[in-house]
Amino acid sequence: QEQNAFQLGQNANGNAEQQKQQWTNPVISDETPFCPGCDVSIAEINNINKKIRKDIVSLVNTDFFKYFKFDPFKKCTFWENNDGLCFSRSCAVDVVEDWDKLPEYWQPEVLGSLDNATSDETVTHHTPEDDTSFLNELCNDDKKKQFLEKNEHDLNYYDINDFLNKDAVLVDLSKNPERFTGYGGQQAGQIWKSIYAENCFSSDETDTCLAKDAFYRIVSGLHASIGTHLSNDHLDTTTGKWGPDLDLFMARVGNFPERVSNIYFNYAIVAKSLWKIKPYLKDLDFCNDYDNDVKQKIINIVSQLDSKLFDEDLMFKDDYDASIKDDFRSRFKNVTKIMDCVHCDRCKMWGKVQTTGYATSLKILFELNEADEASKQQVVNRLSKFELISLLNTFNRLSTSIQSINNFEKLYEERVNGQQGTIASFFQNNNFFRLIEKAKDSLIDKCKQLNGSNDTSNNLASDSASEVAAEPEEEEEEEHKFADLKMPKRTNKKKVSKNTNDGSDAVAEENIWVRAWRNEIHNTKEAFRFIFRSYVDMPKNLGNVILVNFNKVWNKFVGVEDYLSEEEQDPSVYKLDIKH
Ligand SMILES: Cc1cc2nc3c(=O)[nH]c(=O)nc-3n(C[C@H](O)[C@H](O)[C@H](O)COP(=O)(O)OP(=O)(O)OC[C@H]3O[C@@H](n4cnc5c(N)ncnc54)[C@H](O)[C@@H]3O)c2cc1C
Repeated sequence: QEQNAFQLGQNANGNAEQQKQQWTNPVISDETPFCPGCDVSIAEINNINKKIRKDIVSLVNTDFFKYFKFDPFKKCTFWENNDGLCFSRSCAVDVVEDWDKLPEYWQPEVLGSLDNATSDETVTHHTPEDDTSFLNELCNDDKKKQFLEKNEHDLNYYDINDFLNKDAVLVDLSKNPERFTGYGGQQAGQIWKSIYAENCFSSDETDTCLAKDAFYRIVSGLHASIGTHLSNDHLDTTTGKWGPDLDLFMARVGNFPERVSNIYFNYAIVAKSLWKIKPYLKDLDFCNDYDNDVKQKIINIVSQLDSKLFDEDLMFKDDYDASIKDDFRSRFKNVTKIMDCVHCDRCKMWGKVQTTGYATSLKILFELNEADEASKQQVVNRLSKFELISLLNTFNRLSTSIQSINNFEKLYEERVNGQQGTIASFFQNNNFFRLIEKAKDSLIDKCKQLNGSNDTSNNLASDSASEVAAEPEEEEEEEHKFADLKMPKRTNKKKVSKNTNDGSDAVAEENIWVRAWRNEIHNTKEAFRFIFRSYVDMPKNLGNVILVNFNKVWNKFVGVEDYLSEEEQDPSVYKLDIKH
């Protein structure tokens, strides 16, 4: 299902205008953007992220940006009987096997609860009138009026009532990091299922496909980003320490390159929305005392961003598209509301922050009237504090995800290079890091062929593939395993033919044979390693098989239903029943 949804774009209607074709059916070449509508490579985004990292981290720790208000008690309106917290062990069995033996402070309900939520009566129970008072205590500016004024036509992609509720509590985001909580199982699955089910646009027109594809990518990118955080800040229940868990990351995210690329897609759209409001930021008031400091950080961040990150103009162009946009808006609003059904408080809080952040990005991208400067300024001035807080915190979440992915890449390489044991058998062949590696190898090989053996050692030996500056020389037909990956441009170097009497491509020929030989040796080694590993693992695997079968027999004997099914144990099986 996930694959189908991911490939939606590939099946675009052939009659669509060329630009939209590009959006949905990217040409496979080194110029291929990693996501539709983006004109940046993964390496470029990594680079941008390194530059803004310090400022974004420091920004979300300022008093203005670290507080958030949400209502943990808001009723779930999507299904009945949503009462109760995820105390059931079935919510956690997929991650930790025996929770009962763990100390109380490791239980999911404790890990998933909020620390330091300022839930005392005096501070948190606001009436709609003093809704923003807690931030007004920090800052003199009063956005309350603007916030409460509703447009005739509601342009919001989230429900503004979320922030007006009297039961809303004030939370310090910096004290409640998004991390592993043990929340999972059926309840979390049901939430994700309903979120993906919102992606049900009625028509199959190409324009609808664009919206559908973008919607899917945003949700999947959010899902993958959460998966990255919980793997990066994961509890090792044997040592009691928090830290990155490579195996978990690979099982949830890394084995699925499209999930990783969806995180980059989300980064591109949120970054583009920030870039878009750059000219109007100077008129935003944050707080008299530290207004300048906060503004300076924001300006440092947006000055590293670029308009080519994402081209929002490809979506929702004409009147027909306007109705799709309305549909898109109300469906996304539902996603923000589904967060009320999440049982784990901390997950719900970060879910609200991020869905509101995306909602704000979408409003900026799709609701500014390009032709009217004054109205653009007005929309930006009318952004509520919660929208700004969510927007910047969501950007920080994505920035953190990308940094974690870069760190996981190092851990992956260490593992593959045998410094920390053998590679886990469930690491898929076409996992994200493998594809990046292959793309780099293919770039190095191509450069070697282009530059000839003499140049190669000088130019490439000290350079990593991703750093090779390059200009496109000519369209090259090549089978890319990962079509969504855009590699850096190649330098405009002429092909150097070998200086032989016959002027043939003997060097290139030789390289091909040498490479083929090296590949064969490598594959043979891998095969032997695999066989050896199978023998080493055999006693353990046999033990497991015996245990599982014994378990089944025992369950039958004591009259418990046989609940273990091999199918369910496959972590890569996509179980959501998404209706397109
Ligand atoms: C709003 C929300 C916030 C959460 N926050 C946290 C948190 O902060 N900390 C925490 O520990 N847990 C959190 N969770 C739980 C977490 O997301 C998982 O649901 C849980 O860890 C169980 O994971 P799983 O592997 O069983 O599958 P799930 O992640 O529940 O996924 C269900 C199905 O979706 C498919 N899928 C998974 N990822 C993607 C993707 N990126 N794109 C497309 N399809 C995908 C999988 O094939 C899987 O079968 C949150 C859940 C929700 C709904």
